[in-house]
Amino acid sequence: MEKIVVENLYKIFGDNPKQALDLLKQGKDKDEILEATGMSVGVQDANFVVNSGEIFVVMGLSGSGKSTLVRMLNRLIEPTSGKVLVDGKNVVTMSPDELVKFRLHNMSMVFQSFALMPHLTVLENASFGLDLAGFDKAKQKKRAIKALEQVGLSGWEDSYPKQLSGGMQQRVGLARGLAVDPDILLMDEAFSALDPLIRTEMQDELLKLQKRDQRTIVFISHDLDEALRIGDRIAIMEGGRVVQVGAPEEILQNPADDYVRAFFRGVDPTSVISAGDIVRNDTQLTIIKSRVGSLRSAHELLSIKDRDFAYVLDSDHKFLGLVTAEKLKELLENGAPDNPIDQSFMTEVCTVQLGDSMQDILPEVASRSWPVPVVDEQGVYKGVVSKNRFLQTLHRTEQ
Ligand SMILES: Nc1ncnc2c1ncn2[C@@H]1O[C@H](COP(=O)(O)OP(=O)(O)OP(=O)(O)O)[C@@H](O)[C@H]1O
Repeated sequence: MEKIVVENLYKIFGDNPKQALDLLKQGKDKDEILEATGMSVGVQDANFVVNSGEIFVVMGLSGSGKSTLVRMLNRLIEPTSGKVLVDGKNVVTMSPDELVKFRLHNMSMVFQSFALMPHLTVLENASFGLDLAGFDKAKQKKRAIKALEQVGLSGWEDSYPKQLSGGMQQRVGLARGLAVDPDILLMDEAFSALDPLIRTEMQDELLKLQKRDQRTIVFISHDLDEALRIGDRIAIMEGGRVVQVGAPEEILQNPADDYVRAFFRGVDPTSVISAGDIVRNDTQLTIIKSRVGSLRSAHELLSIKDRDFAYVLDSDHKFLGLVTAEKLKELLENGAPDNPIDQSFMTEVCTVQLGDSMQDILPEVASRSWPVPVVDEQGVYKGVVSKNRFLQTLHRTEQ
């Protein structure tokens, strides 16, 4: 479901944005405009959608427009033109009062610099936004304590920021964002100042919170590893433009241009692309146990389909195992009774999960002569990954 819809959004810094807009529309680029008018194009014609409950990462080199774009979502920076629709309501045309309410209740922002007040305790810092939002003291305390608990800082309520490590200070910053319980959290390079181990820890923390809360998070990062780790989808920016939006594996498999390709160079595609991304559902390969009946009819079915094997599923499509034509034939020739097919006629095969990476499934794909069956968390069959498909994907991402 669409949570934020950005349409034709522009930001020009300078006194006469209209002049710069006209030049942009005439096809002049950012540098030409800066030279001719002294005006700086921050964001140019951004169009994208952020879905409810996803972590949407905005990536790009320094100066590409990430901060400007994200600050226009809550109008910390006023857009020059365009629309930002949140749940269908245009943030750009909100009155000052509406905007204050919107920022306090619907869209919080967590900054890289933590922005903690040194003279306030951890609890007071965490309740800061609640105070502004007009919650009474008791409610503020209750919510802030809960938010601190969520980020693992119970027991530190009465400490002061300087008594905390950088990682813990960032947790307070995050708790402050969470305390107002917003549907949307904007995070501006929130973990960039942390050393790598703590940074990974905070990313895990965010993913854990996200699993439970399913907020909509827009996260600015210039770090590809971070984007791949936490992002459901990524927007790549270059020179004020959003040049591509997609799931990491989509971008990796189909980069829009050389800039995007260069960004992803060095990323091992097998760690990003999952079995679910390359699975193919081939019903020719499956038989439903209750429908096939006995050993003999299973054998006949395989002969008709001219197949050496089939995967057997129960009536809910849960994966049961593999039957081969050869084994069925051998059993029948040796006079086995024509019983309903059950586990004793099946060869056990390893399945892989939708979320397993190509790296994880490589040993199975390489060692099996049949395509590897893929199941979801409930064990329901979703299709197969064949050796060919695996190699084609590798080949495409290596170009
Ligand atoms: N207040 C401003 N006045 C003039 N130009 C600005 C202003 N803020 C940003 N810009 C320009 O807008 C462009 C985008 O800047 P922005 O800070 O959004 O990029 P960024 O991708 O967030 O960079 P970084 O990763 O370094 O934070 C840059 O060319 C920048 O110089």
